[in-house]
Amino acid sequence: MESQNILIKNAKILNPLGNGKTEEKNADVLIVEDKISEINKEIEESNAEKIIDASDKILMPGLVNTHTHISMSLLRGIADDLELDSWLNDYIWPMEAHLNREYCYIGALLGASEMIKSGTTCFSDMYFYMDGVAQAVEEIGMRAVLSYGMIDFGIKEKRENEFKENISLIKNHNNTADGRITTMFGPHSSYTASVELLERVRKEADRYNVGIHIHMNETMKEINDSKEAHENKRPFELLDSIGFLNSDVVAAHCVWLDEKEINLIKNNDVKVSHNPCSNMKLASGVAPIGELLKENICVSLGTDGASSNNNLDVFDEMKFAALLQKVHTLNPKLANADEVINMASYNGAKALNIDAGAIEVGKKADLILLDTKHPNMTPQSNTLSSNLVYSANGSNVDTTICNGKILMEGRKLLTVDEEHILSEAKRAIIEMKELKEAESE
Ligand SMILES: O=c1[nH]cnc2c1ncn2[C@@H]1O[C@H](CO)[C@@H](O)[C@H]1O
Ligand SMILES: [Zn+2]
Repeated sequence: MESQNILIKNAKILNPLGNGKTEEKNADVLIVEDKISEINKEIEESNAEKIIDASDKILMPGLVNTHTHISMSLLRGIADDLELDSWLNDYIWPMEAHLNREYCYIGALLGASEMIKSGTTCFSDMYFYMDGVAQAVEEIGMRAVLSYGMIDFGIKEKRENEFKENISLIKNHNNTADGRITTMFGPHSSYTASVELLERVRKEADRYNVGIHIHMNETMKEINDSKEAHENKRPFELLDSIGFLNSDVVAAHCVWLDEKEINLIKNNDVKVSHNPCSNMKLASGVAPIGELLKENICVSLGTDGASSNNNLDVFDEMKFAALLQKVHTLNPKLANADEVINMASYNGAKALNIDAGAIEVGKKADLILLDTKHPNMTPQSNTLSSNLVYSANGSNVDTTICNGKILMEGRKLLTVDEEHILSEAKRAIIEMKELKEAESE
């Protein structure tokens, strides 16, 4: 893709400030190469090769999805209305046994198309055949943090294989695609990974200087099982006892936490990825977001996979995040629109250690424009945050820019052939279902 300077004229800007607040302003924004280079009232048009008139548009940072399994977009709708344990064991894992690199590549293109079309510019993934996922990210132009989902169930040979996979992902893809792709270790959870695996992950993450992406405290069953297996230790206590916790850990879910665990998260600066849709759909529970925010813990948002959501629209996730806390605590002020905008942008970027998530000079140009000329965006609310969290949805996104390149304009994907991706995805899931049928015969 050619790099061209882009000038966004007359935008209404919503900028998250990182303290749970946002600011609104009207200005022009100039993008030079991969960065925001100027924000001013009137920027000369001669500075840019490409001019976008944003008179009827809202400009905000591209959304950051800090926990997903992108290729699970192929498994959308294959198993609904189940709790986590049965969902995984009886439906998802048997189907995932038939994945291969090609399917994960197609699934990643499908998921990435959906994310770009709903205003997400960066995601953190934990899955399999990550080389295929990396190829999809390279081609489509998003930003991503990739990890391999390591599961050993205490089996030594399996453990060796998991390290081989995750380390080869790091060696082949960390800091590639013009810096759009970085990597992490992805130990699946403390119930599927042994203490030996988790201890070694900590050492290797330090050695390779990458972060760690893990599922934590998702269900009550997980807490009870952990206490039974590990001398009454809850999952965060177990990880603390082996020196695992640090500011580079992104912990997905964090639904069932006691006071001691919240302190461990705070004292170790662990980053939380809140996944309200998945937690509601799998009937896992309600994360104590109010308590976490009170402690100034960095809370970001994730969709989880499309098989427990069932879409990858972070606008939906923002609305659910706000509403769930209100109905659960009977406090309408909790998780207000400004806080939720910060979670989905500024905090997400911070959790993933990327230099984006805000509209500031010098930040990466990961930006989206929403069209206000839609019935659901009319009239304008008192604040832009209110419009974006309570009224908008992903299909109001008109333009998506990542690393200074336009990936979607006027709702058309520019880097890939969307129709081809949709037909390939349909073919892939039919083939997988046939493979599964054949196996059970
Ligand atoms: O909410 C979840 N909790 C636990 N595991 C999950 C969830 N969503 C997806 N996976 C599973 O995690 C593995 C990838 O590392 C996959 O097996 C995926 O199905
Ligand atoms: Zn997950």
